Amino acid sequence: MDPIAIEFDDVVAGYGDFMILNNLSFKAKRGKITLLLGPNGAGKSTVLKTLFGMLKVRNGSIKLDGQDITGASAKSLLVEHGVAFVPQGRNLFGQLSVMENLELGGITLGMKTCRERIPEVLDLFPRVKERLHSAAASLSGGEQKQLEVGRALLLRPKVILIDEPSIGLSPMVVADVFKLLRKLAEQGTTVLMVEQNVKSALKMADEAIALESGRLVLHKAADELLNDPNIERLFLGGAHAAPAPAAA
Ligand SMILES: Nc1ncnc2c1ncn2[C@@H]1O[C@H](COP(=O)(O)OP(=O)(O)OP(=O)(O)O)[C@@H](O)[C@H]1O
Repeated sequence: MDPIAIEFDDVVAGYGDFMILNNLSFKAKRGKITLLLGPNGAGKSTVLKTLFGMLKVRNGSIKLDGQDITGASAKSLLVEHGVAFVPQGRNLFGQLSVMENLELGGITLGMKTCRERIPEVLDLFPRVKERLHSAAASLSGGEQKQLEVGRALLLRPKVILIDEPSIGLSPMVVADVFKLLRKLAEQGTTVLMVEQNVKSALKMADEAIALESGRLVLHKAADELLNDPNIERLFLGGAHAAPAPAAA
């Protein structure tokens, strides 16, 4: 079987008349964690939104497991193609309980299957499990992010698109979320992730893709990039910082 799960070929997409992805081409392997890097505004989140059918593809194509999914709706991607999207920020129904949020996440499965799967998801997140009947908004930031990931996992997705899961989380919770993504990848799930926490993310990812102005500028093995002496300059603020003043 071809190891490529996701393929962008010459993709152009954006908002209104303003194109953000400019003939972007890349491939992400099945069962691997691919990290999307690049400066603010490079188009990383836009890649996830375009793949998930939230933005119109103006040119080029997107394939999933070799099948053309260009123009497919978010609903069809979720239900028919097994793609789950965990966007940036908080995306729960805060006033509803943890259980109700899970039930809503699994609504397309039918209540019976959904209820059968909820315990297996909760086993991954013991802290969330203890708060099953509390309002989602009363959970800590980390627990809420775990619940969002859990809600996505109910559908047993083939592909998870995850946008900056570490925002607002303590290093320990970030480590837990990363460990979980690693475990999912080892079980065959393809993970495409945007993450600003570059060094920790590279330690757990398999491959790294970097964008600049919606174009691919680098595609490397994550460990190779982690050991690249230019990483500080490229991805940790140096490349876009103002140049040092010339010596007098
Ligand atoms: N809904 C929108 N309408 C118009 N422009 C948008 C919208 N969302 C994002 N943009 C613009 O598209 C560009 C790329 O945004 P995107 O969120 O993909 O970047 P990013 O690489 O994920 O950045 P960051 O690291 O800051 O999250 C930015 O210039 C942004 O202002």
